[in-house]
Amino acid sequence: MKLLKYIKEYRFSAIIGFVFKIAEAALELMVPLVMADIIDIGIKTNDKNYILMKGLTLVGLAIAGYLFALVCQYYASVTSQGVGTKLREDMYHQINRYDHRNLDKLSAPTLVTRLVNDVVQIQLAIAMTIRLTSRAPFIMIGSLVLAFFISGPLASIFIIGAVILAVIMLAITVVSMPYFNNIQKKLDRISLIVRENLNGIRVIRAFASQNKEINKFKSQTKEQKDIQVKVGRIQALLNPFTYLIVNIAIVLIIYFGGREVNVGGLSQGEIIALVNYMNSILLALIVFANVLSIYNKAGASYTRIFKVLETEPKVKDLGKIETWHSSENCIEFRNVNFAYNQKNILHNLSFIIKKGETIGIIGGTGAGKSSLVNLINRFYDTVSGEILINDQPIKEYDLHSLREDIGFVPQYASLISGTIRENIQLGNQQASDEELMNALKIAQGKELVEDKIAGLDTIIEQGGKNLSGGQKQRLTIARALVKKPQILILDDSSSALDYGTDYQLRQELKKLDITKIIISQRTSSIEQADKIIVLYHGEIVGFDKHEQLMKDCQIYQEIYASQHSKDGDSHE
Ligand SMILES: Nc1ncnc2c1ncn2[C@@H]1O[C@H](COP(=O)(O)OP(=O)(O)OP(=O)(O)O)[C@@H](O)[C@H]1O
Repeated sequence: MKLLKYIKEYRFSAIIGFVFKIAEAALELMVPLVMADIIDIGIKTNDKNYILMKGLTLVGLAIAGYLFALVCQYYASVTSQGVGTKLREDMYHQINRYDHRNLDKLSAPTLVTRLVNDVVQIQLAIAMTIRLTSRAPFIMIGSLVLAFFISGPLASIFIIGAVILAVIMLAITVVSMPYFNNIQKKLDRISLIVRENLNGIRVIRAFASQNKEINKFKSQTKEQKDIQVKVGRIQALLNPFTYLIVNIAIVLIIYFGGREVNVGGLSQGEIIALVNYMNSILLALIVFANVLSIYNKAGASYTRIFKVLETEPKVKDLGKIETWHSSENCIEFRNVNFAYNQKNILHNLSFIIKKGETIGIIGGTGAGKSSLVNLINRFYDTVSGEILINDQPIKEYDLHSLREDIGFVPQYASLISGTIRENIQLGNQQASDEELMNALKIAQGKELVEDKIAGLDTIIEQGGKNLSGGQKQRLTIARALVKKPQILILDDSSSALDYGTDYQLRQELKKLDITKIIISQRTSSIEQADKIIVLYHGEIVGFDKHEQLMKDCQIYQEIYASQHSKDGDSHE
């Protein structure tokens, strides 16, 4: 079992917990014997001292049992929490290795549920195994053995009862198992809905669709509740069945035991001890039944957790090239094809971007612009063909150093909660204030800091919600620039800037002696580029300067015409 690797690290605490639990159970098994002595000797002979002494023994057993239980509880927590923490660390580490294809499959909501909820189920199962599962079989077997010592024929009633109970428990477990898997899946779905709703709460309000969303949420939670109720009903059968069978067994013990007492085969104390052992078996079985339902849930969680741990990124880090040696050809695409889920998106792309050039990429929505630049960072790998950077295949680059030298500004500006400084320093932890301000100046975001009393320490709320779309974009551009990358990729990342600011940004970027790729929906943003790639349904239909494209690329002409009025207003 894969979990053993994790438990091994905490084997000492697990063993200590286990041993103390068994010791506590052993003390518990002695209680009926002491009780039998009190009845058969103390009460029979009216020996008050004997009764007092045995009474004190019972108190001693209870105190020792309590202390043992405390030690067990402590080490059970150390083990379960430790294993849970290690599992979470490994999952988190693995998720950070995921490429975008993995993230498309295992999306954020399911990862969050697995990381939080599923790990809790495993922790619970481990703690219960140490605290309860070790005790239950020990108590059951111990009670059976001691019952045999008292009376072999009566003890056989125990065995028949235990076998019937075991069959019932097994049947209930098998029936309820599939439901637990379903419950976790429903939880994923609910968490996805909540996440989508909270992220888009403003849009939902703007379109007055709260009621529709509330109903969607209600229907999902109702489905989850219905499964919970179903499985709850099945599991609820367990306790009445257990009590019924154990009580029938007790009636039989008293009936046949009573006859034995009458003929002098057994004492009254021994009968009471037998009933007590039967009760101990009952309690142990109830605990066992509850633990079984925890195991059922943990089984489903186990599969989901190891799915996260065993999902391997397809983008492999060969890590051969760690330092960049710039060459004339900065980026080269050779017959590149790319697909999402077998659906071809980019078709046979071939082009060369020279060192220091500024390349614009334009095309309709869904043409494949973002997909193209995502290949340069190796967020995804090509299906066929090859991409080279500085004449070396990108697959040979160490992933970290490849991404270190590429400043990437994604289409959707995403910021973390913290200060402006922390956000920009994500690009370069060592960047000085002067470097941060310089990056902000180029990104047209200097006033974002200068206008604020706290300056670079101005707080950015979660997701940058206290900033406008344009302000967020400027910060993400500064974050990419502070890396001092050799290649800068802007994926439609000035779309929220007004034309004036966009123009100023381009003027500043022009001064940088690095290779730049600028995706934009606006021709005005890329007109000045050294070359422009025109993408149409994943194919390159033009790769030239603006002036040339205006002459011989029909798609480009159409895009240009759609953005410029007849009197030649170019918004600049
Ligand atoms: N993660 C993904 N999984 C599956 N399909 C995707 C994924 N990302 C994009 N696509 C699909 O690939 C195609 C190209 O998308 P891409 O985002 O590259 O286009 P784009 O030109 O950048 O569009 P836009 O200008 O709207 O940002 C689209 O049809 C899109 O639906």
